[in-house]
Amino acid sequence: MRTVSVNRLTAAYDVGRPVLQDVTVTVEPGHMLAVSGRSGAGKSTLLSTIAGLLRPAEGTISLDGEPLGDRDHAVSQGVVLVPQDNGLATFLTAGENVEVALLANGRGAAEARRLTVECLTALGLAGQRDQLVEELSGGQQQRTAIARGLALRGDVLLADEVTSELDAVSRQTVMDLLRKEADRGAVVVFATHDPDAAAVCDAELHLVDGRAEIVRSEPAADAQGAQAAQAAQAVTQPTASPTARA
Ligand SMILES: Nc1ncnc2c1ncn2[C@@H]1O[C@H](COP(=O)(O)OP(=O)(O)OP(=O)(O)O)[C@@H](O)[C@H]1O
Repeated sequence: MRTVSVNRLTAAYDVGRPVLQDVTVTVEPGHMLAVSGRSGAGKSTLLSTIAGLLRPAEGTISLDGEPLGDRDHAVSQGVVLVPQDNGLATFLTAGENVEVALLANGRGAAEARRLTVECLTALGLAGQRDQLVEELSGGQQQRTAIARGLALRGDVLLADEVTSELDAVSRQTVMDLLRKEADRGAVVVFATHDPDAAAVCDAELHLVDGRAEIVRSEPAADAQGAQAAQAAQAVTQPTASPTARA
């Protein structure tokens, strides 16, 4: 499992109009980083850039010090994205969406089937496996996308607003599953508007108009976290370029 480092990242869709500016953050294996901020602050852009969908205008993104390239490279390095719009093929069933992703990822047919059942069941979707995605509710579609992301067992899971359409019980289930991913050793980066969901992550990067302004590091009660918070403060104050070591 590997460390994700975002170093002085500036990202833009149009030349000269940056959407993210000078963002620095490090997330270590086994840790969850919440990316918070108002609508339009740049949360999805940060996740998309880590995923390799958008190339940095300035700065770098690396895994254990090795620069990440385009999306194909990021996929080959185990960077999994659950996009905000879920990215499911609506003309396939829930099960097929998960299974096809696993087969494309190089899993054998039997293992792909086993993981599909396991992950859909974990999300409470065992009964929806053979249902077309276009026939699922918004929350069921969102959970199918999460099941697909979890099934891929990546080193890095980028989860973009994946609880926005869920009721409280399903939201808790998803947060527990994201924590299990981290416990497995993955880096989890979770974009959210929900302060309660952000609070259960190990650290929080808060974006305001594309700049990382507030950083919460490990809980202060945790000695290691307190040290990390101090270190983050030491780095952020002189440069105004926040660094969270999650
Ligand atoms: N494909 C795109 N082309 C041009 N501009 C874009 C594109 N996607 C996003 N933007 C712009 O980048 C800025 C940040 O958008 P982004 O989607 O990253 O915000 P967000 O924090 O994820 O918002 P939300 O919480 O509403 O999903 C916004 O001003 C948005 O209009």
